[in-house]
Amino acid sequence: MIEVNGLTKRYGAVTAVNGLTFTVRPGHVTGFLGPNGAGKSTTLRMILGLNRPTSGSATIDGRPRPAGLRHVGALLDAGDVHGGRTAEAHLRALARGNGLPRRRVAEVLEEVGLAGVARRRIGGFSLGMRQRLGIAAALLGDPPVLMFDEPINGLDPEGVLWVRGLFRRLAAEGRTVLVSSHLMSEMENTADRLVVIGRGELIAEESLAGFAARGTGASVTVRTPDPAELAAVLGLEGAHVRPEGGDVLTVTGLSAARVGELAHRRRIMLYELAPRTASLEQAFMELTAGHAEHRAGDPR
Ligand SMILES: Nc1ncnc2c1ncn2[C@@H]1O[C@H](COP(=O)(O)OP(=O)(O)OP(=O)(O)O)[C@@H](O)[C@H]1O
Repeated sequence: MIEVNGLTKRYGAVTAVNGLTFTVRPGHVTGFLGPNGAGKSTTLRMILGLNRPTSGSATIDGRPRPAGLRHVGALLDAGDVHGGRTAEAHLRALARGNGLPRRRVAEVLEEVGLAGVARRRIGGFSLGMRQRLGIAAALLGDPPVLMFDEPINGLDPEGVLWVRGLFRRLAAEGRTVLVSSHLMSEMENTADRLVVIGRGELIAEESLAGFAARGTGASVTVRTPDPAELAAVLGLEGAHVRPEGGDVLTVTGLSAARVGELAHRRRIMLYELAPRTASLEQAFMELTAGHAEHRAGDPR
């Protein structure tokens, strides 16, 4: 379990993290969400004992810092590895330095799908491969607590599916899994609990379902070869229709069933009809709206 209590970090005039309090429980994938610059990486570094808080505290299973790779595994910055080494040599050095059995190296390389490139230099790895290697390093000590900073960046669609399955399995095994992202869409099918921050402050700490319920708009996504005609028909029924470009419309104010019924009646073909009952993205945008003015490069 990760417990963060009144955690604050200032860099001169910049307050990166401001009085954060939240708990990350075992047995769940907890998404750590916030717009760019919200303070996610700074918080993760403080939890890991790599940055010293200005005030407040963070503990993992009651300890002020991780007790080695057998206790906590983390992926922070996938680019932060020696490019001249092979994947295998990198993991072997980590295993040696942490008193872990050498066989774990082959096991984790297999687990993350890098067994075939174990003897290749990391310098030639794609970002997705580096992410997989960083995940392998986090898994090396078979730890009960795992933290991943933006692990989905750079993964291809197959990699995204794989990593989601991996996180869910790790949580199902009773581990504590904290995954940061600045994109709600990445968390939607990955996390079951959320900690949302903006400008260093806590915005929400709750289940995914609870968070979704805060958003205002249920909507229906529909694809049709006749978007203009369908939009006109739905508009007459009082729906709000937003063209998304191409053959896609987002409809609010009507149920998916009603959209399907009206299309059928007018003999308009549908390629896709998808109710978005819980608009997580919208809840996220609404809740972080006041906290997202800061963009990289802006003065604060
Ligand atoms: N070493 C540092 N010195 C000065 N300011 C810093 C330092 N590290 C972070 N900051 C500032 O603290 C704020 C939070 O940064 P942080 O990297 O934690 O955000 P983040 O949520 O991880 O963002 P991103 O999604 O862009 O990685 C930013 O305004 C950043 O510029």
